[in-house]
Amino acid sequence: MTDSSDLGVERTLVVLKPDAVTRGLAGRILTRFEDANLKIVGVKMKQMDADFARKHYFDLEERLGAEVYNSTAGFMQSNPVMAVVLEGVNAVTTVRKIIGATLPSEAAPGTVRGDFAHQTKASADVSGKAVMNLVHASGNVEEAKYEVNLWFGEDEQFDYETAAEKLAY
Ligand SMILES: Nc1ncnc2c1ncn2[C@@H]1O[C@H](COP(=O)(O)OP(=O)(O)OP(=O)(O)O)[C@@H](O)[C@H]1O
Repeated sequence: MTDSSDLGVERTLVVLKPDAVTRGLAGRILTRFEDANLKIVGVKMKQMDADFARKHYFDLEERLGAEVYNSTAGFMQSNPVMAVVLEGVNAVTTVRKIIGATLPSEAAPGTVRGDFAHQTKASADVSGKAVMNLVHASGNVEEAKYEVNLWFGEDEQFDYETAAEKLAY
């Protein structure tokens, strides 16, 4: 019998950031993942606090400095976020391709950030220098394991067969 890990099935974390939630883009962004055959196996809304932001972005200050850390962590706490666990073949890489480059100015058309992450003066006033790029997604498989476990308990992740999987296997 084939184990799902043999097929390259992975789980990855996506967080729809405060700009995505407040702009009412959650549905349109999630549709992009569903259209790519990624299965939603966990979902929740959360108001992040400073402790949780530190756990989530545990290496950001070291990588990009205190200014980027503080603006990003502050922005992430400015409104609720929606966290989603997605499952699929090569899910980690696929999701990163779908969301596009970190900086909206560099994100290609057709990606979530390239299509929707336009900066506005009003949004900049709220969050200082935070890059309002709509989505966070795990950067690699190891990070995905850490982040999925940080955000979701075992009992908050679900195993089920999609209609497409029923037809395929
Ligand atoms: N040059 C920058 N200036 C300001 N903020 C930045 C910059 N680079 C990254 N950030 C902020 O830090 C976050 C994490 O940066 P990282 O390098 O991990 O990019 P990412 O993996 O594409 O983003 P995320 O972790 O949110 O998915 C970015 O989403 C952004 O909010």
